[in-house]
Parts: sequence; C-alpha cells; structure tokens
Amino acid sequence: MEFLTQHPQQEHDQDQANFSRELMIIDTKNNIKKSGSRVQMHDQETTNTTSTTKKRYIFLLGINYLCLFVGSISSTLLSKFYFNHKGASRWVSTWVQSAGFPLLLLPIYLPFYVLKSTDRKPFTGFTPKILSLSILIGFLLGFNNLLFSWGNSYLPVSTNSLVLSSQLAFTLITSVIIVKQKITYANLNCVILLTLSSVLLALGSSHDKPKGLTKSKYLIGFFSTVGAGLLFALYLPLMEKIYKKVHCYSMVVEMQMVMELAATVLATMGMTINRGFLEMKKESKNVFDLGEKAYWLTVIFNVVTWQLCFMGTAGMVFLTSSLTGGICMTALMAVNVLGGVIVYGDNFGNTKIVSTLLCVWGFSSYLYGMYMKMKEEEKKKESFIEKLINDDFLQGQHQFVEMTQIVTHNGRG
Ligand SMILES: Nc1nc2[nH]cnc2c(=O)[nH]1
Repeated sequence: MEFLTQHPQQEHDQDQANFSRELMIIDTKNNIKKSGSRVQMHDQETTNTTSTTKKRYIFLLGINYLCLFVGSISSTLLSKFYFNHKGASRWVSTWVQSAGFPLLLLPIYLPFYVLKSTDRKPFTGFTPKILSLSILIGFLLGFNNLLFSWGNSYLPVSTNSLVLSSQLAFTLITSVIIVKQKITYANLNCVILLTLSSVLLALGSSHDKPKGLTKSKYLIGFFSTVGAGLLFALYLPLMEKIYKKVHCYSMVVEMQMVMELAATVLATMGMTINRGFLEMKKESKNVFDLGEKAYWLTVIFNVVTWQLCFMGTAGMVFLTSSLTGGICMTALMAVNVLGGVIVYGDNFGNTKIVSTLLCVWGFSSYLYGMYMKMKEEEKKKESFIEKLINDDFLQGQHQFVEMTQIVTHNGRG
C-alpha cells in the first residue's frame, strides 16, 4: 500500500485525526502549488485527492483493527484451548506467538509482484539504523512473549489479569516520556475506566490455583507478568517513535516481519536449549487429549492468529498512536471475556457485567472524543484551505494586475 508515502516528518501527531489531517493538508498544498491560480480547478482536484486519501486511510485503519480484533480474540481462545486440553509447554506457547512471521511475506510481496499496485520494491527503505532497531525491538518482543507465557502458566487467571491490568497505565506513562503524548481528559478518562474494568474482570475471574503452584513459582509468575506488562508498555511507544522515520505502511509490515523473525530466533534458541521441540512431539502424541491432528491444528491456528494480533497492533500504532493502540488492545480484553463465556461457557457474574459496561463506556467515550476532535480538525483544515485558496487567488490577481501594467507600460513605450 503505497498511498501513505507522505508521512509528515516534523510533526508526527499522535492521533489519527491529526495524522489524516496532515496527509490531507500536504496533498492540498501540493495541488495548490501545481495548479497555480486555476482556483476552481484545483479546488475540485483538492477535494478529490483529499477524500481519496481519507477513504484509503480509513480502509487501512479498518483492516488493521479487524486483524487486531480477530487476532486478539482467537489467539486468546486458542491459547486457552491448548492449555485446557493438557498442553503445558511454556516454550511452545512462546514460540507460536512469533513463528508465523513468514505469513507476512504475502502482504509484502503480493502488491509488488502479483497485484502490481505499487512501484516500491519490498525492503528497499531500510537504513542500517532502522534495521538494527527493528532487530533490537524484536528481541524485546521475544522476551516479552516469554514472560507473558510464564505469567500465564504459573499464575492463577485472576492474579495474572489483575497484574496485566496495569499495562495500559504504564503505556500512558511511557508514551508521555518517549513520544511526548499529551494527557487529555479523553485519554486519561479512558485509561482509568479501562484499568478499572480490567481490575474488576480479574476479581470476577476464577480463583483456581494451578496444580502444584509453589511460592517460588508464584513469585516467578508474578514478576514475569509485571515484566511483560512493562516491556509491552515500552514496546508500543518505541515502535511509534521509529515509525516517525517510516514513510509508508508497506515498510511497517516489513519491519514487523524483521521484529517477529528476531523474536522467533530467541524463542527457537530457548526451544532448542530446553528441548521444546521434543516436548512438542511428546505432547502431540501422548499428552494432548484430543489427539495428534487436533494438536497440530491448534498449534497452526495459534501461529496464524498471533500474527494477525501483532500485525494489527503494529498497524494501529502506525496509523494512530501507541496509546490508542494500547487502548484498543485493552478494550478487547472485555470482548475476550465474552468470547470465553460464549465458547467455553465461563460464568458471567455481576462483576463481569459491571466490568464490561465500564469497558464499553471507556472505549466509546474515547472514540467519541476522537471523532469530535477529528471534526474540529476538519473545520480548521477547511478554513486553512480556504485561506490558502484565497491567498493563491489574490496572488494570481496581483500578478495579473502587475503584468497588465507592464504590458500597458511597454505598449505605451
Ligand atoms: N505483555 C503483553 N504481551 C502480550 N502479548 C500479547 N498480548 C499481550 C499483552 O497484552 N501484554
């Protein structure tokens, strides 16, 4: 998708309203420059380009949110499916989170070689700095995946969710520090409501202790989950910061592939050292209670859905901001609970109902705030365009008067 090549360099704004506004203003300015004083014509051109850019932006945003939505819900349900049917390997559940990276070759190569919808050859925009940063962040993501799996496997569901609920608040803090995210009423209100919602969710979850949970294992699980929450809160704004140097969405997918590759190298080293691949074989033959075929299908679907989840997250961060990405992910936690109720018949008590309502309230008020802000920006943009057009028109008139004077003067001479 080459249409987002005009990523503004100086002012990478932190929400999608500003981002699309800037894209449109750049388009507008270019059109105005190109068309000189043919005000009527370029006015039409400007409107067309602006609405096309906006439509494409919204299309891409929709696709990414769909990936995040489908990926997050299905990977959560499938991870639970794996553990419910006696799968127990921490290394396997770490590895499946990144091993699907070759799937990203499809959106990377299809547009250039098959669809021919872009002139940009894949992997051409990488500088050594961007490449090494992608690898570094990939390792960080791999380590996060490991901690996330350890926390999931050692801690009771409720405690794990309770600790993870701090992740969004961490993300707010790190994005203020790293990308200078402004704290507004809308985002603070949303972070507080979603955090409250996750805390309630955790309190309303089952208190089943995994069998054989010793104090030391509990501590390992606790600190793993705290570490995972912190790392993820670091990962989101770091990606946003790097994306300031990225000029198109295609490159975001390519960077994502490099990151997932690095995370997979880490997970594969862990798997090899800890005999994870052998464990996988054993689990498939003797442990998984639905049989070998179901085991491998579960692994494959886990691999695919985790890729959707992470690609959706990266796209959301690029198209909006790290905080909005984090908010969208957290809001999906409540949907994940509903998924558990529908698919596994989990109970849906009062606490979960209140938690879901808080989540819907937090997320919808945030979306409404963004919508209002976008409208305000659009109004500002319209008056800005009008001013540009008028200036352009007046300049054209001025030049015309000057030329007439010269011609008249020369004619007289
Ligand atoms: N730390 C962390 N890792 C994840 N991996 C997938 N989802 C999450 C999440 O919400 N937090």
